[in-house]
Amino acid sequence: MLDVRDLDLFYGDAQALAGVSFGVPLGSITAIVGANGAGKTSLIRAIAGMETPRAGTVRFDGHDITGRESFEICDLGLGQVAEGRQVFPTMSVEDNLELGAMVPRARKDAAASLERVWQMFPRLLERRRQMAGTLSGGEQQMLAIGRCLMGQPRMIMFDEPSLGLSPAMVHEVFAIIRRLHEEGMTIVLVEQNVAVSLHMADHACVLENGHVVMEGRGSDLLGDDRVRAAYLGL
Ligand SMILES: Nc1ncnc2c1ncn2[C@@H]1O[C@H](COP(=O)(O)OP(=O)(O)OP(=O)(O)O)[C@@H](O)[C@H]1O
Repeated sequence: MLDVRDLDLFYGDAQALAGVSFGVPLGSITAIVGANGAGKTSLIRAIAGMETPRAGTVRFDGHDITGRESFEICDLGLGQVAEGRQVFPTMSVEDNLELGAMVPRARKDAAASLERVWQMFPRLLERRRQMAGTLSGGEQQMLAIGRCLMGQPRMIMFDEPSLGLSPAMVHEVFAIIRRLHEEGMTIVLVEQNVAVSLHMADHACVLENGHVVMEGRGSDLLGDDRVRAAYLGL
C-alpha cells in the first residue's frame, strides 16, 4: 500500500535518511524499529509531507506523494499520529476532533466519524467540552488518535504512541491499535517498546543511522540474534 524507494533526507548538511527503501503491505501492521536518532521520526515526517526529501520516491495506494503537502496526503487517506500527542491545548476536545475532519474526503461524513470516535473513546465524550491541554497524557493520546480517525484514513502511521504513558494506558493504546487493524486499517508503528511492536507486526524494518539494515516478518526479526541483542537486551 505504501512503497518508499531510495529516500534521502537532510537537515542542512546532516543526512538523516540515506537511500531508505521499504514497503508497507495492505492490511499489515508494519513496525519500524531503531535506536534513538536512527531516523524513524524523520522517515514518518518525510512520508507524511512534513519534511521534503532530497531524493527518492514515496508511493501511497498508487499515487506518487513525494514532496506533496501534508494536507493533500491526508486527503488521500494516509493519516498520522505524531510523537508527543500534538493536540491544540486551548481548544476543546470536540473542536480538536472537528479539525481532524477538515480534509475534503472526510468533511461530509464528519458527524458519523464523530459518533464513531465517541463510541471508541467514551472518556473523550465525557470530556467533550474540556480544554485538550487539561486532559491527562493518556487522554491526549486518545484525542490524537481520535482526531486522526476523523480524517477517515485507510492507513495510520503511529510515532511512539506509548511514550510517557502509564502501563495501563500503554495497554489501552495497543488494544486500540489492534482493534483498528482488525477493522481493516493498515498500520505503521514506530515504538520504543520493540518487543511489543514486533509481536504485533506482520512486517518490520530496522533502521540504523538513516539506513534500512533489515526488513522482514515481525516474527523473523524477533528471532534474529542481532535484533535481540541490540533492541531487546537478550
Ligand atoms: N529538525 C531537525 N533539524 C536538524 N536535525 C534533525 C532534526 N530532526 C531530526 N534531526 C536529526 O536527524 C537524526 C534522526 O532523528 P529522528 O528524530 O528522525 O530519529 P528517531 O529515530 O525518531 O529518534 P528517537 O527515537 O530519539 O525519536 C538525528 O540525528 C536528529 O538529531
